[in-house]
Amino acid sequence: MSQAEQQPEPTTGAAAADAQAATERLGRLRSSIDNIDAALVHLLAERFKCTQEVGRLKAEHDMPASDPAREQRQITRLRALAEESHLDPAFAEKWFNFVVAEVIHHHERLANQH
Ligand SMILES: O=C(O)C(=O)C[C@]1(C(=O)O)C=C[C@@H](O)C=C1
Repeated sequence: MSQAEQQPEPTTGAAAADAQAATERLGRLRSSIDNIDAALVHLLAERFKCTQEVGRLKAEHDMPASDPAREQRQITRLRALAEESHLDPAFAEKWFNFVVAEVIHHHERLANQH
């Protein structure tokens, strides 16, 4: 009988329990991530409902699709909020610009249909 067979690895039980605890923790964290992702989708859907209405208003009144001054004010505000919340402000700005680019697309489409 080899040395390994005579003396089972003493940490085997502890390592298995550790792996099990890690798997359970991962499951709990993923369940929270699922809820947060669902909330983000709902929030984005509500935001786009508002911006669709803004787009119709702008098209009806021949207002420009974009408003760079408003965007700049919002970026300044969101960067400060991100810093307070320990979120990377550059990431917050990137996210905002990504969403606004899509909104401007929608506005332009509505203006062309008008
Ligand atoms: O507030 C507006 O005027 C919008 O059209 C909305 C919005 C935004 O999605 O936040 C989009 C485009 C503008 O450039 C500025 C802001």
